[in-house]
Amino acid sequence: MQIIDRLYKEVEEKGFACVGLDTSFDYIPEKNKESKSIHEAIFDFNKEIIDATFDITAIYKLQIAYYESYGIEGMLAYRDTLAYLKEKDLLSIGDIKRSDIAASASQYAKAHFEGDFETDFITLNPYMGMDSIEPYEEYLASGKKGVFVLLRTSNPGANDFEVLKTDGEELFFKVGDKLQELNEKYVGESGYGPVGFVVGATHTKEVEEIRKRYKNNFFLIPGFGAQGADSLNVHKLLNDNNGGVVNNSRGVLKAYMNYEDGADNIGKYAREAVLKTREDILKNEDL
Ligand SMILES: O=c1ccn([C@@H]2O[C@H](COP(=O)(O)O)[C@@H](O)[C@H]2O)c(=O)[nH]1
Repeated sequence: MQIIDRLYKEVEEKGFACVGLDTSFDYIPEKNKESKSIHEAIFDFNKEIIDATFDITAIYKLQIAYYESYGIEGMLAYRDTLAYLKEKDLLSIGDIKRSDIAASASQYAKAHFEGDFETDFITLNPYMGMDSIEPYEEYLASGKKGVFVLLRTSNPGANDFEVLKTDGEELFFKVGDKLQELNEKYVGESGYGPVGFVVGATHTKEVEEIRKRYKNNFFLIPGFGAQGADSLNVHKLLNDNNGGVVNNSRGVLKAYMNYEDGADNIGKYAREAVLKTREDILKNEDL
């Protein structure tokens, strides 16, 4: 089974939640840091979140900057969290947003699809062109790995470049069309291929057009929760609730902070936040 078909199946069985393990050291309660290294404290926190949510989460996304910023200790926590997910037969996205000339991109592919930092999917930035994406193709062709390429990002600055018109259309559509060609070479049983798109749910205008145009591309949808995206946009991007995964990072990791007994129940409140994310999006079914 191709990795994208496996993700599709996870979504069908567990729902579309993607829990973002963007674990800042500041999010961890003081008492959970006492007499622990940074590596241990971050890993233990992640483990608690994973253990409390794995049956309702399709995939986990680790934003690598949160780990790199703590140097070797942070990267040990990154490595161990990925290993823990693998041990539990859970899927992972390394949110690394890489982009470089082909020679260097090949090394990124090796670094994140093999060895200590191996993940099932990684995120890529396409704006250096197709030769910066091609080195990943051998992994996509194997059926074992997938990528999510930035298409329409959730940040306000997304409007600086992504929507600039070229030949009468927004630049991001040009990018999407090129990547769609690559994706179509490897479409699996689910009807989706291994080249997914990152589509932020914060932009209302184009969601329907994007979903309609890129039928075989699975979406990684950030922006719901702390960035305030509209749940109806998310619902439209999801394509009958199984054409993508919805990321929530801070909304899940920091959920415990809203409760007096939170520090003793990090997992419990993270789980409630995942269920609430799902509920908020599914309520659009009736509209
Ligand atoms: O367009 C994009 C692409 C990636 N992200 C990443 O998703 C999460 C969002 O975190 P929240 O705390 O749920 O806001 C984070 O890792 C970003 O780096 C994005 O937000 N938008």
